[in-house]
Amino acid sequence: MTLVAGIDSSTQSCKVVIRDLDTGDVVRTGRASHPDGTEVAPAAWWDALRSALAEAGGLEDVAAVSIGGQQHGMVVLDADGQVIRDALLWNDTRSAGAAADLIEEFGAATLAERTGLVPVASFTSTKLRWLRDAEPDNAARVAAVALPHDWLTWRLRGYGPAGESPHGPVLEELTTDRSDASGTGYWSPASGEYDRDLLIAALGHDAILPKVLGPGEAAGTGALGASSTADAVVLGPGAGDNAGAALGLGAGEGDAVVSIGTSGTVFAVTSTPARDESGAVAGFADASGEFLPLVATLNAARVLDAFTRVLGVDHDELGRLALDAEPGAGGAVLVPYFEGERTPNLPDATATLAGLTLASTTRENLARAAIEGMLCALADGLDAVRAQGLDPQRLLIVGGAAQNPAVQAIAAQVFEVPVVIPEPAEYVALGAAAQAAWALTGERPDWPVETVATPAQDHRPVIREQYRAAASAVS
Ligand SMILES: Nc1ncnc2c1ncn2[C@@H]1O[C@H](COP(=O)(O)OP(=O)(O)O)[C@@H](O)[C@H]1O
Ligand SMILES: O=C(CO)[C@@H](O)[C@H](O)COP(=O)(O)O
Repeated sequence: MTLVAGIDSSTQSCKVVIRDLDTGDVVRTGRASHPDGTEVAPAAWWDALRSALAEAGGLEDVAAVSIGGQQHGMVVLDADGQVIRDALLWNDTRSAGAAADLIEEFGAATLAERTGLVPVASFTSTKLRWLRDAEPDNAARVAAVALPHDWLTWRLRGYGPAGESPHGPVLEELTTDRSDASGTGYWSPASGEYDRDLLIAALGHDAILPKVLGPGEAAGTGALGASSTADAVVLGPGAGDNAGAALGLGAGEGDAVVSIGTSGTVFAVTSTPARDESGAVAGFADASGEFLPLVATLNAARVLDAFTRVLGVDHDELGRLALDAEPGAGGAVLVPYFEGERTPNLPDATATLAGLTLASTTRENLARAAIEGMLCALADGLDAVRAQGLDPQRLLIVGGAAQNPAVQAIAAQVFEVPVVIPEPAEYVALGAAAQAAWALTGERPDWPVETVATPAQDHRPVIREQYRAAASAVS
């Protein structure tokens, strides 16, 4: 049996799946947690990756591996391959002012035209501009800029600081892929080229950037640990996590995907690059050679985590409580901007619970308001994706919180597009495994994806109507 591995180095954890190349069946898995916070030492991802791989039985008998990862994180390296400072993650909002500065200098329309993106604090270019202004000594030392999956792929291929890696700090060996390059703010999905002037405008000087690999293109071979057999592992190009999920799901025309993890995202695979001057839709590239217009929110699964703590229940009970309340939660509305928000661009916002009366303030209504508020923000995202000319006929919902039956049922009340729940699985890691297979064989595999639920459409306009009113009052 030939085995291929996929890795998802996501915000909260690192997940590994090992699949049978012929059938796509998952034969082994592993997982390890990441530290909390929006600023993380990349070494923690490397440690988690090695733990998760060990839990999955290692790479000794694996022919190829590829790494999907959280997008946009700023990994800055000096000329010796040392990480200069902790990585700022996609959900770190300190670079909101830098985003505004870049828009003022270049104009939103020009940036959307050149990169597919209008800067918000999530994107790498804004983090580099923040570094230039807030930590000029660190900025001056930057010899190369990478993203989380780029850096991990480099480490897995045996590169890194001298003394900590077999091949040493060869910065020119850094690689990335189209999907992750498209989240930097200095790469053009339309031309497939870096925009060096924008990099220099952000960081203050030029730097080595990872070579952008195409779908199915190998990054090289792996050299994890001392094992000689591991040297034979082929490394796929890797991907941003949302593009990895699209690949793992086999999402195609007529599909939109909603992912409810730390971030909430709505995206679709399409043959035309998106350009949204309002900045709501990011015009990313995907991992199959197409494009991936995407809307992201900062507040998704952790909104529900917060309400489990407030109500003193687990996720199952939170869901039961929510389903015991009526649609609209008796008028209680959560606008869930706990971490600030990215879409809409309100980096300093906080969450608001509106519409409470003595009668509506029940545990059931609070649980439902949490789920409704989180989903309404994503429904606004779906509207923005549709405004780019896409017409999805079904909505595939994945990510940690998609496993909650109340999230599934309430999604069918919030979204006007029919909802489909694929079987619970780590789709980013599964997509990365598909990349590994593609790099190994030269062909994209066609592995099946099972559906476990298709909740009957039960659209309840009241939910979004009252959310719209509450959200417009706080923005
Ligand atoms: N049954 C559930 N109901 C609601 N949320 C859940 C459930 N199971 C897991 N989660 C939440 O999903 C999140 C993890 O999802 P995941 O997609 O792995 O996130 P990420 O990729 O951002 O690390 C956690 O916040 C976790 O508490
Ligand atoms: O910023 C984005 C997409 O633009 C996020 O989707 C990150 O890529 C993190 O994803 P998760 O770890 O929440 O899956």
